[in-house]
This record gives sequence, C-alpha cells and structure tokens, in this order.
Amino acid sequence: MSKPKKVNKIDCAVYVRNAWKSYKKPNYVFTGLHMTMMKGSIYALLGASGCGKTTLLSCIVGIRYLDSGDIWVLGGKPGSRGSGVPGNRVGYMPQELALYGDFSIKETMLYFGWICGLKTKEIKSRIAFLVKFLELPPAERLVKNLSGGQQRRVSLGAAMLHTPDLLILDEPTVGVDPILRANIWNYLVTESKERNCSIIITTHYIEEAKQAQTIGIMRSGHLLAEESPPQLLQTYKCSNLEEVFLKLSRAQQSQQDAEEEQQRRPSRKEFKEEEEEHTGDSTLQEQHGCCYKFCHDLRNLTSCGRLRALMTKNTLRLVRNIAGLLFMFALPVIQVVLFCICIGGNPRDLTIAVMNKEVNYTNLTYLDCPSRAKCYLVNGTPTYEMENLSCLYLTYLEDGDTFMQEFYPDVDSCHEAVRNGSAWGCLYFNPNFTNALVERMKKFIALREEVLDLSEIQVWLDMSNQQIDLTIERKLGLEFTNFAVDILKDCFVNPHIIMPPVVFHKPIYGLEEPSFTDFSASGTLLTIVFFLAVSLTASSMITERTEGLLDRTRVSGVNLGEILFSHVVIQFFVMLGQTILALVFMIVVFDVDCVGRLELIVVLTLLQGLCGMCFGFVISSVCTQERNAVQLSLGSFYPVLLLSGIIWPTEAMPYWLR
Ligand SMILES: Nc1ncnc2c1ncn2[C@@H]1O[C@H](COP(=O)(O)OP(=O)(O)OP(=O)(O)O)[C@@H](O)[C@H]1O
Repeated sequence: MSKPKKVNKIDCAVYVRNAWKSYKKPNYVFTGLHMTMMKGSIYALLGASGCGKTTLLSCIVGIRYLDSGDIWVLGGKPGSRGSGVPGNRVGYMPQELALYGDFSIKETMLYFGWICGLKTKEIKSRIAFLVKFLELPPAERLVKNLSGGQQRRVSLGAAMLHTPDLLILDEPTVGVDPILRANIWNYLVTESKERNCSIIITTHYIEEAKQAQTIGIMRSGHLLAEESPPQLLQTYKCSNLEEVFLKLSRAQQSQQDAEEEQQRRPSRKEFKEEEEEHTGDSTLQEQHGCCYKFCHDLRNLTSCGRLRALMTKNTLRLVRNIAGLLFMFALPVIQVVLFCICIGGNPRDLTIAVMNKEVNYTNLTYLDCPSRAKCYLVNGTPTYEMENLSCLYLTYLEDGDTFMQEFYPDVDSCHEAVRNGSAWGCLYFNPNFTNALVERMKKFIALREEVLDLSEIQVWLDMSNQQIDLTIERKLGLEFTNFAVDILKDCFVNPHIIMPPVVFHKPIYGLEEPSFTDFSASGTLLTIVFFLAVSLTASSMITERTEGLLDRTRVSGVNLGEILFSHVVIQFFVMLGQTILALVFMIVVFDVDCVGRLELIVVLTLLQGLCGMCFGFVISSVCTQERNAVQLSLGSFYPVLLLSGIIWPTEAMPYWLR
C-alpha cells in the first residue's frame, strides 16, 4: 500500500486522507484510503471492477459522503461554501449515460451550460467545437437516436463544455475507436498543460494511462501505488503498466490472504474497535455534511441560469413525451366521465315479483285489475267506494322506470323468484287488503291487530345490494304515501295525518334532494388530482435518479431545493390543466351541482394536488426503484380513499381512527 505523500492540501486538486466508506456496514469500500493529486495534472485511476473507483469519484464531487476521513478538492471541502464543488468548477462524466434521451445534443449542452452559468452564445460556440472534435452527428439529433459510443461522447462533451478546473471522467473512452481515443487524450493533455486543468480519469485500458502524470492503482479499498508511469515501471521492474498492475494486485492478494489467516487466529477486537471508531465518525461527518449542505443551499438559493435550465428541462421532458402528456390530460377526463356516468344514478328496471291475492290470475300475465277509490258525502256523511286498492297501489309503482312488475300465482313461486335472482323483491297483498286498509284509515284509534295485519303489504327482499334495497324501500314507501295521500284527500281527510310529524325545511347547506354524485363529486375530483400528482412526481424523480441525471445535475452545482422547485412549478401547470378539464366535464358537461364559489374549488383542488406532489416526493425518496414507487402509490390509494371520508363519513369511524 502506498504511503501518503507530505503535501499541502491547499495546493492539491484532490487530497484524500484515511478515507473510510461503506454502503452497508461492515462491508467497507475503502478502508483508510489516501490519495494525492496535484493541480494541473492528469491522474489515471486504475482498478478491477467493483474496487470502488466510482464511489471515490462520487465522494470527490460531493454527491456522497465519507464515513470518516478527510477530503479536500481544489483547496476546499466538497459542499463547503465557495468551494465550487459540486458546482461549475468541476465537470463530471459519470459511468452511466446520465443524459436525457428525449433531448437533442444541442439541448443537452444548453441544459448543462446554463446550469454552469454559461451564456447561450458561449454554449453555441462550444457546441460547434465539441461536435467537430468528438465526431458527433448534427446537434439537432436526439440523444436516444444515437449509437452507444456517440451517446458516451455527448456525455463527455457535456462534462467538458464549461472548461472546468477539475474534470472527472469515469471511463470516457469506452466504445470509442482508437483514433478518437488518441484525440481525446491529446485534448486532455493540452487542457492540463494550457489551462492548468486537473483531470481524473478511470479506465480499463491500462496502457492509455501512461499519458497521465500520476497513476493510482486501487484494490480492496486501498491505493496500492500512486506514482508516475515511468516511476511505476522502474520501481516494479516491468516493461509495461499491465504487468505492474498484475504484480501489485498479486502481491496485495497474497498479503491479504496472510492477514486474513492471522486474523482468524486472534480475536477481531482490534479491528472492531477501529471500525466502531469510524462508525461514530461517519454519523458525525454525515450530520455535519447535511447541515452544512442545507445552510449552503439556503445561502446559494438559486441562479437564473440554473432555474432556466431546470424549467426548460422539465418542460421539454413533458412535451417530448406526447403520449404521456395526452394520457396525463385524458386520464382525469376519462375518470370524471366514468364517475358521472356510473355513479349516483338511480337503479332502474328492477324486477319485482307480485303475488296479489286480492285479484284472480288465470295465468301469469297481469289481468286487467279494476280498482276504485271514491269518497262522497251522502247527507253530510262520508261514503266510500273502495275496490282493489292493491291494484291502485301497483299503478303508483308503475310510475317512473324503477320497477318492472311480474305476477306470480302463489307466495312460494314469488319467494322462489327472489331466491333464484329473477326478482329483487316479492310483494304480497292479502285477500282482504282493501277492506283492511280502509278500516285502518278510518280507525286510527282502537284498531284491531288482525285488521292491522291484513292491511299490510308483505315484502321479502333480496338484500344483497344495499343501494338497490334502499331504492326499493324508498320507492315502495314513497309511492304508498302518494297513494294514501290521494285517497285521503278524496275522502275529505287531511293527508298530513298519515305523515310523520317532522317537517324538513330548505337545507342550510346542500340540496333538498341530494344525490350520491353530488356528495362524492368533490372527493372524487380531489382523489383524481391527488393521485395523478403523486404518480407524476414520484415517477419523474425516480427516473431522474435511476438514470443518474439527478446526481449529474447536482454535481453541476444545482441544489435539491432548486430541483424540487422546478418540478413543483412545471407540475403545477399540468395540475392546473387537469383541474380545469375535470371541472369543465363535471360542472358544464355533466351538470354536477356546484353551490359554492368556483374559484375556491379550484384553489382547494390545487392545494390537494400540492399535497399529492409532496407525497410523491416522499415516495421518491423512500423508494429506490420505480416499481417500488408504483407499489407504494397504488398501495396507498385505497387507505387514503377509505380514511378520507370520501366513501363513507368519518363520523361513522371509530374515534381513534378519525
Ligand atoms: N449504491 C450502492 N449501494 C450498495 N453498494 C454499492 C453501491 N454502489 C456501489 N456499491 C458497491 O461498492 C463497491 C464499489 O463499487 P464501485 O461502483 O465504486 O466500483 P468501480 O470500481 O467503479 O467498479 P467498475 O469499474 O465496475 O465501475 C462494489 O462492491 C459495489 O457493489
């Protein structure tokens, strides 16, 4: 393992001492790593796959934090005020593509250029140079339509665009032909010489690293050597760098095996103590880092270029995905239309089985059933002529399209019709129904139990659907009231006598005859807007992160506040469009009653959409993958719906749940 050189950290481009880093303890990626890179030099970082090169670079650019140890970049700590790292002093080409596929080459460069504070004119002249130098297709071509090698060159161009002080390139020459690779190295050498630019480059082509001033060979969390190429060849007496790499790796492997053997014998107490020490440090360092970053973010609130870049990026991402955009606006409309068509209407054409013993049936068709209900005064005394009142009542039930009556010859077949699903209910009229009912109406007081029974219509219902049951019960009761009121009026009796003595006046809020549509329209609207905002926010944040775009943008100096703000602003307009469309369809097309102020409805709906966005941000921060986010947002849909009182009033819930 190489000993740390004694240098002044302020003079170094990168200075790392005793760095420890783990993703999941106790597996450490680095265990006490030292690295020294002088300003204006090219540093080639070599190492086997998975040895931690990318992790080290991400700590250098300030998008990850060490568990413990010291790291200085361009004379400051990454993330500290004025260090420019992350920021425009650094250019970073990550290993993954980290570009927007729907952007053209030009738009990609404009995005990164604006973030780094360049003027549009400057960016355009750099684009012209980079397209020529990196042998890129015309700048109007979309990144997603380029070959893999061309895409990586665009990524390289985006890192070099603003001529930073420190250029960090993670495997920039993968998929690049030898001539262009040589050109890129020539360019890097010139940049380091003429502009004093410091360049860190990781590569698996070991021989190309001989053009670097320093080579760091990394393995198992350490730098095994950190020398210039000639010194390495001389020290290890090898003819090429490939041999040096092999020799060092083998030596380190044997040393590691021996150490492991030794460690297996005595206790691991010592290592554990050291490990615990680093764990403690890590928490402090992480907290310090976060606090510092937050304060730094507050001070450096934003810049016009960065906001312009982020807003343009978010807008372009939306409009380039035409299918997605149409879906975003069509979905609330489809949901509202389906809601208004399917929910809240009265059930119709409900088959009711009728067994009427008061009249004769020759077969199962309804015979002409003569009914009469007449009252007149003979010498001042009311006289009644009542016949087949059951038939009269049935004509009331024919009113509207709620019922379809089917007649059955006996009670058993009437019951069977309900049992086998042919009818929703069975109505039975006693043979002496009319007389009993008249007697019931005449003698409110001292009515015999038997008369009471005979005057009642017997009903058996299929209670498997509450909404249909309620409709049937309401209709039977309502039509009986109408029927009785008409008879009583004819017979010079005040119909109020049969009404419950409770009077309902015009309601203070709401409608006199509320419908379920009116009740649930507001909840449905809010649910639609809320969950669209959740899914849109969560998916766009997670896509950015998994594609590496979020980290790349942060390395360019954009803080999380700006990223969130730009998302909120663009999505606010999408939400506004969705809200307006949903309201137009609800209120104008489907005539859902709106008794309050429309502008308040719009404001409340938008606020609910903002809540959805916040929930989307929460989901995107706890889920690493899009599929987890989809599961979480789908999983939260039903609980939110149930707990919000949209389906059933919260007043009906247990106190602790309210
Ligand atoms: N986000 C992460 N969470 C957990 N482990 C990770 C994460 N990123 C990297 N690692 C692990 O850390 C180790 C170092 O990974 P890193 O990507 O830094 O290696 P590398 O040297 O850049 O590899 P390559 O040359 O293949 O790109 C690997 O064992 C890897 O599995």
